[in-house]
Amino acid sequence: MTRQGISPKLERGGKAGGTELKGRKRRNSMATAAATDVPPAAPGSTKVGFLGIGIMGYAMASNLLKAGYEVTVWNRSPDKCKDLATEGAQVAASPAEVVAASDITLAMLSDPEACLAVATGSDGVAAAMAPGKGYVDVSTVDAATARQVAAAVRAAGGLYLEAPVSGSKGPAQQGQLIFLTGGDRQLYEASAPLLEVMGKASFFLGEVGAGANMKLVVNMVMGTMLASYAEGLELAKQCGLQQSDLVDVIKLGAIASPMFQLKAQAMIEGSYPPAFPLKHQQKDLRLALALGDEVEQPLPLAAAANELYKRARAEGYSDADFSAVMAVVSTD
Ligand SMILES: NC(=O)C1=CN([C@@H]2O[C@H](COP(=O)(O)OP(=O)(O)OC[C@H]3O[C@@H](n4cnc5c(N)ncnc54)[C@H](OP(=O)(O)O)[C@@H]3O)[C@@H](O)[C@H]2O)C=CC1
Ligand SMILES: O=CCCC(=O)O
Repeated sequence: MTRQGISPKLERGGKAGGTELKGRKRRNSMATAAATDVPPAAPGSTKVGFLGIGIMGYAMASNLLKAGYEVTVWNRSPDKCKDLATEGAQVAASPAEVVAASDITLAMLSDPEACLAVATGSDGVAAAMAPGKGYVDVSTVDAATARQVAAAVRAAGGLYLEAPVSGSKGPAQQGQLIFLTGGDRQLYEASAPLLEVMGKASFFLGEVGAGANMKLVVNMVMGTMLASYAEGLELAKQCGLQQSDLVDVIKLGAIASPMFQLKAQAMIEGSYPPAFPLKHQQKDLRLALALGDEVEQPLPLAAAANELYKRARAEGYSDADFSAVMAVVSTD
């Protein structure tokens, strides 16, 4: 995995570049390990847990199995674990059972409420957490939630890493995600081999909350730009232009974006099979707007985009792909 976008600021702030990470691993192997340290992940020795087998969790856990890791999974709706069981996963009855069976447990859950329930509920993560174990939460949540989960894990003696991802269903299937991490550096280093299986880049951004904030900023930009693209497609149509011509013009110019290319056909055809569910995009805009309030940053464009996604939810597009924002700007 390459580690991209290493600015001097990020390096100073603790960004783990490829060579820096290797050097650090060498230094760690010479130092005496602390009792709380999580051993570096390796297939054949590390037992991995995975909580939340939705669109993203399924693809990520499947890649860990393919890489030779022993993986124990749990999902609130147990049926979704069946395919992974066929691929070789063990299926547990609760998050606590997964953590008890695992050295490092990852979670890919829908929202702050789900993450708190799974981490702190009865039979939750904290109930089985112990020194020498780690919890890597890759869900998209706000910084306050990440800090609450971190506190519960650390109080039980475990290490915590937030690691929300940039990249959707396709990159998850292809092992091409980008991890935006913060928290316990030792766990970041120990889990680097797992992140390398699932992703193409990772950023260590500092304290818990930095990863959550980075992810919310990225998704705020993404949600706003797709809403703007939808308005452009609709305006083109209403003034008699071919929408496919607009797609081609944008593709060749300075505002070209892989996301526009990826979503154009669905938006023109009005069919939105879910890769990134619209309800999650709206959740991310809601959390980004709350972050804006917290730091007193006006976000008028994101606020307007959020209203479109809220309307799309109200009109029944929650579980459709977020490109279904097109449906509520369309005047037909
Ligand atoms: N899809 C994407 O492109 C991307 C998504 N993300 C983020 O990843 C996370 C997961 O996304 P995705 O896989 O698409 O979503 P899904 O809706 O497919 O999966 C959500 C998962 O959360 C579980 N869940 C929801 N509520 C609870 C609860 N109260 N207790 C326990 N488990 C719960 C669901 O369980 P059940 O099956 O029982 O409902 C399911 O396993 C979200 O935070 C999303 O914002 C990040 C990057 C890309
Ligand atoms: O949170 C979802 C991100 C989707 C993407 O980065 O393509």
